[in-house]
Amino acid sequence: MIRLFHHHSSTTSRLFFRSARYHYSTEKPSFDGTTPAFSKIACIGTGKMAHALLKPMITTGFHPAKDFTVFDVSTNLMEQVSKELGVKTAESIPEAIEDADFILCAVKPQNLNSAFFAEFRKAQPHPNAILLSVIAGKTIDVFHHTHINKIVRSMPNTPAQVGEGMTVWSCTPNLTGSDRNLIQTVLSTCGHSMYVDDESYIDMATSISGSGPAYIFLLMESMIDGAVHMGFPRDKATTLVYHTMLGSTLYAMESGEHPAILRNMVTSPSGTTASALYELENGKIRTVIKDAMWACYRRSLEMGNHDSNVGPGRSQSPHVVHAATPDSELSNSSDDEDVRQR
Ligand SMILES: NC(=O)C1=CN([C@@H]2O[C@H](COP(=O)(O)OP(=O)(O)OC[C@H]3O[C@@H](n4cnc5c(N)ncnc54)[C@H](OP(=O)(O)O)[C@@H]3O)[C@@H](O)[C@H]2O)C=CC1
Ligand SMILES: O=C(O)[C@@H]1CCC=N1
Repeated sequence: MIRLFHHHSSTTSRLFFRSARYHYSTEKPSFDGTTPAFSKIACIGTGKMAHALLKPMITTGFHPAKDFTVFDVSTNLMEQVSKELGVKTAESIPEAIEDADFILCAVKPQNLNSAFFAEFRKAQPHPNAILLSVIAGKTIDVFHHTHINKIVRSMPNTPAQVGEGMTVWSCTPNLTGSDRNLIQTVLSTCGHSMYVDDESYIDMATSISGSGPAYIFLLMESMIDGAVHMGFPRDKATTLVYHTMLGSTLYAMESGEHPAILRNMVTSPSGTTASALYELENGKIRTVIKDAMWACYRRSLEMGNHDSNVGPGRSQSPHVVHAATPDSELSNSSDDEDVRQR
């Protein structure tokens, strides 16, 4: 018989997770709703990533749902999101972006074609509008096809859904210090953010934090399946795997130790862990992971080429992409990490 003891209810461990998070990053700002940052927020595309960003922006009180207008060619999805979040819907891109001072662009890379930009240019957004793209691979210069001058390119990830996202972002030099603070505030509603002054880091970040959740979910799945194979009930196996991942991450962050040191502390001479690690190394796990990340990075660079949206290509080496070089007004604006040099 299997006996499992849970000292923490899921709520307790969640609270623990939250408080630990604050230790490592900026606290989530509180919003009193009296000084709305924008007059109208438009979101083009209401898929997985748009939902992951919009939901925390609303639920944290950053902006009331009534200030958002969304548009998606997939009307059923748009209606569903509108119903869930209480946001307005538009019948076209121009209707959504008319007078908007913050525009989220969350369509797929292949949707950014000339027809899309033609639609975009039909309406007049607010003269000071900022456009925030989450689109993988698409460089800032692509958005010069719009008539918006202030462009933010970002790479968020889906844990934003639960306020634990990690977003890496860069922008055109014309964003003022207060514009940048505002962007950081927006991103803080859905987790952590990292500003990079060289846009090419965003393609790299795609292979780490952007696509990374998929690697972690695959590892979770593999461990759960391994446990089930041995005879563990699936729900119990899932609990063990989730808490092993969560606990290991918090421990690594809190201890500040290099992961290799922590791994050695688990690995007893001639013990069980050493046997498992031998098999992982034998399967070239490090190389496989690095190869996967390079493939992701290369694909992001390829997607920046305007006619490479059809499928993964086979280019072997990364090339230099357009680099934004915004001014340094952000330097004293937040506690978030700021990658400026390498
Ligand atoms: N999912 C993720 O983990 C992450 C995604 N991203 C980026 O976010 C973007 C969106 O990804 P994701 O949310 O996963 O994709 P989804 O397919 O879930 O959402 C995109 C939505 O945009 C709709 N759409 C297509 N063309 C238009 C148009 N012209 N106007 C309005 N809406 C349109 C799509 O409709 P239809 O399906 O009918 O075409 C779809 O509903 C991508 O560019 C991706 O690179 C970035 C980081 C992480
Ligand atoms: O797979 C993709 O292309 C997107 C970008 C990062 C995560 N998902």
